[in-house]
Amino acid sequence: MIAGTPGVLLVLDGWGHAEPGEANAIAAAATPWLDHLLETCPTVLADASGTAVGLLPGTVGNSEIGHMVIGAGRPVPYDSVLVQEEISSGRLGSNEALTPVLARLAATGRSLHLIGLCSDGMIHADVHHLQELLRVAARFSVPAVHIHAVTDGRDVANGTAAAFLGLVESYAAEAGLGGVATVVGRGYALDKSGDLRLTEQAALAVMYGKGEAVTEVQEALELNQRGDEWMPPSVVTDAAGRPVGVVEEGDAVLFTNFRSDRIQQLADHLHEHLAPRGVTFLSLAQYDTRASIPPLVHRSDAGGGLAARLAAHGVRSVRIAEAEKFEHVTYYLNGRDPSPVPVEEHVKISGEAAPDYKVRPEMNIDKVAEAVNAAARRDDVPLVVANLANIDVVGHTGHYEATRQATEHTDRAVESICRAARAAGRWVLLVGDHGNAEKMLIAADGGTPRPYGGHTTHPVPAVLVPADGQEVRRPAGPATLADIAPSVLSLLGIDPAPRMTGRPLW
Ligand SMILES: O=C(O)[C@H](O)COP(=O)(O)O
Ligand SMILES: [Mn+2]
Ligand SMILES: [Mn+2]
Repeated sequence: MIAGTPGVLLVLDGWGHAEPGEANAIAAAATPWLDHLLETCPTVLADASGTAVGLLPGTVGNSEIGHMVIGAGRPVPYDSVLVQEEISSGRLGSNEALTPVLARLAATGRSLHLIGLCSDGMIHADVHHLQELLRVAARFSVPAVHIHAVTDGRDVANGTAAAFLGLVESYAAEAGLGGVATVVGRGYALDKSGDLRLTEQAALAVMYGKGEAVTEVQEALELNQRGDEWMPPSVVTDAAGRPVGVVEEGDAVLFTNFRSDRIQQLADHLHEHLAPRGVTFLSLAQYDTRASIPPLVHRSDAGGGLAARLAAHGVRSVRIAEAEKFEHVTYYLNGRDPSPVPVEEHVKISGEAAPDYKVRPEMNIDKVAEAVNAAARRDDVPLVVANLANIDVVGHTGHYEATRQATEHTDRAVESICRAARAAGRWVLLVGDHGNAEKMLIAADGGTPRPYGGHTTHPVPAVLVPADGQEVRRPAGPATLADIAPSVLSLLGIDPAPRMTGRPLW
């Protein structure tokens, strides 16, 4: 058993803090329980973005790094930072995974295909990385570079795809090499729900030039009826109507997302079909694909955190989340370590599929709360860890009203969990992993505000609801997500892990 008090760690995904205002769906929601907690419980605002969590300065937070840092108890250099360092240091031009492939393409007259999200959302990719890759390819005299552009509209405001595709074309012009071969929305190319019908549509455009034939990128944008995220697969064709850049034997494919979770489904699909045909594969950063794809940049070690400490002390934890965030409370919280841990139980909540989250803002939160409360009633589980996904997942729709409702469903679930935890003699620690729904509008270049479903650099609330009779001190700021694991361990009566740089807040 433990020397301290058992508890519940509850991540409210996308729960950022900002002053009330027209963009703040969280403040607009009726959340009597959360309001009561914020007023009466020891609360601090924690930094969940930029260098505080291992991201580039000024970069919005995201679920992966948020849960990795919550688990590690220290900032972890994120893949975007490692890629930027490879570029800023000049090492990209002599990268040992990239340069032999470029030299072979130049020697054999074959093409390079760059596939990735084209925006500066900095969650999955940075379009500026394309610029650097084109420059290096030009230096190696690669004969042709075909860009398979994935449009965003989710990490950045909808309606920005035209500008980003224009930027991509300017990079190619500047490098004197490259051109857009296909354009497809991330809803198809970056599906991670396992819906291979979506993946296949993006893959067919890249592999066989199947899609809306257009003579130039602008035409593809005009075809777009459903927003940047759902741009139908479009294929740029030459004067004879032939696709300008399908993947052929001997070519090389380089995926330019630095985050794995949404591009790996497409990467595995393309690898399965094209590797047997002698196509070489690379990825900008390390991916969790089934296929072994050499990365240009290896990921940093995020281990030695909460999971390792709990295992070392034989402390059982139950991890609970809906499918959308299940990897976050298991794999990412454990420092991207997939190995099974005997003292962990993982509960993935699945239920009615929400084809469109804005029409079902409650998702399956009731089932998540039921599972948390059942685990909280067990006396062999000192720690329950759960993620309530609604505020972020519905926030990504950019739909203000649905997000306000998602926040209200979250409030009711938190009340149910707090009541069950109190009855079980447990504390509850609530924390956001990054901001999202507190900013549902963005004024692009000072213009009129438009819907925004992306993340923010705002701080997140960290609230401790003590168990009955539990004495806790008021937290001393400033705080970051790195303080969460040391706080959880301290509440359980366990010393922080040696590599943790955060410190107990309560
Ligand atoms: O992949 C997504 O849904 C968003 O681009 C990032 O959201 P997440 O970091 O919360 O997963
Ligand atoms: Mn998140
Ligand atoms: Mn998100």
